[in-house]
Amino acid sequence: MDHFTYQDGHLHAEDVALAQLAQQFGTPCYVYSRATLERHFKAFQQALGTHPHLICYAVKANSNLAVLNVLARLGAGFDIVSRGELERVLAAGGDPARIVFSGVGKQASEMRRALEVGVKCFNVESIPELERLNQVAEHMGLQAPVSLRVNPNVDAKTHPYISTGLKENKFGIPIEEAFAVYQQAARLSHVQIKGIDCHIGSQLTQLSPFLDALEPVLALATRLAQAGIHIEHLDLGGGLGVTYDQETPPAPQEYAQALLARLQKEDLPYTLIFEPGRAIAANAGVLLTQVEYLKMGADKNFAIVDAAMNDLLRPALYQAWQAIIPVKMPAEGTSTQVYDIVGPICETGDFIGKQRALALQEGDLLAVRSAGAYGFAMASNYNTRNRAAEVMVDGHKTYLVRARETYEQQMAGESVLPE
Ligand SMILES: Cc1ncc(COP(=O)(O)O)c(C=O)c1O
Ligand SMILES: N[C@@H](CCCC[NH3+])C(=O)O
Repeated sequence: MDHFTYQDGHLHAEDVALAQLAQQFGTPCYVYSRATLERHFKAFQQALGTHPHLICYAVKANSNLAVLNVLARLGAGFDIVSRGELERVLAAGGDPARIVFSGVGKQASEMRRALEVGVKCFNVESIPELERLNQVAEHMGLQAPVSLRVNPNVDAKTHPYISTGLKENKFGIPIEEAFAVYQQAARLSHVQIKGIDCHIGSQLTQLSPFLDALEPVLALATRLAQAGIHIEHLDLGGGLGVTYDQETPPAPQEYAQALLARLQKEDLPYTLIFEPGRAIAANAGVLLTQVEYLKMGADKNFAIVDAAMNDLLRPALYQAWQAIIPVKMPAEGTSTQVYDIVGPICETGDFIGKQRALALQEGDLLAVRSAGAYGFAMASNYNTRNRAAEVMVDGHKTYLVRARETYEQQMAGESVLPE
């Protein structure tokens, strides 16, 4: 069930009219549905049933404290890639023992903090990182739990910028070298091998790349066991796509079942870790924006709205398509025009959508759908624009979970040169 629906021609998030939220909090404004976040998270949990598992929500998709808190209350784990994400998870009540720490560039200070709070596992992406982690742990008199992130050289069949499991990508340790690196890890005094990690990309719409990547991972686990190196968990990363336009990726149930079935075929007991970001957050949020001007031309019509690429970068960065729908359904028979929906930023790449047929007037509100993941999280202050407000809807209740930034906040910490 979708929680963003029209009721009497007015778009709602759960029981709250989006027009009311726009009036209350201004635009642009991100609106999230708690019920949708919960439903998506539970879909992963239920799909894995009684098989030992941990769903580590990828914080990078949407790191708003309220979003993290909603998931933490359901017992979520978290996949983090920075000290900042770690502090957010802790501030939101997340359990450090359910955190996995990914990323190719972990600094020693980040490792120290993660060891201090006791994260579940470091997903290590290179030999130098492994050595540094061992040193940091040694200084602290601790053992660092690790998985090696392997790169299986599998084509995720997604946008090249978000494909991560190919040889030419910066991520992970090439699968052919992984066994030797595990042997090296096993000799280190202050790391403890816990698992194997693999993440091949984002917005995957087919199952086959996931299954293709699983095979070499399983083969590696078997080979390691034969060499006396025992693996507790397989972290298969995130990457399950969502429906933005036409393509419909498998549901979490189908995805998890396929991977689980492969393990069950050989009675493999490994705990499964997933790191979904987009599949949980994307369709739990919309970006509300208002039409400032309609600029009609001989070649093109532009609807200039108050949201821009600094608020939602995906269209500019990946030519991503996201649905743009009216907050108030136009009366039947109203004629539509084709518009490019663009923001106020001084870049030709500043668009939210192209060639959209809409019936618009100045002042109308629009909702950009599927904006809950990689929306606010990728927002910037480009053109000195304040970052948008974020609101969480829960049934008929609304919470301002991040106020619109102010210019004072933007300039805080900056200074002019002394006399
Ligand atoms: C290591 C890692 N885990 C999890 C994710 C989350 O990906 P997604 O939002 O596609 O589920 C990403 C991003 O692609 C990632 O790099
Ligand atoms: N930011 C990307 C996804 C990046 C995935 C992170 N590894 C997007 O919006 O689609």
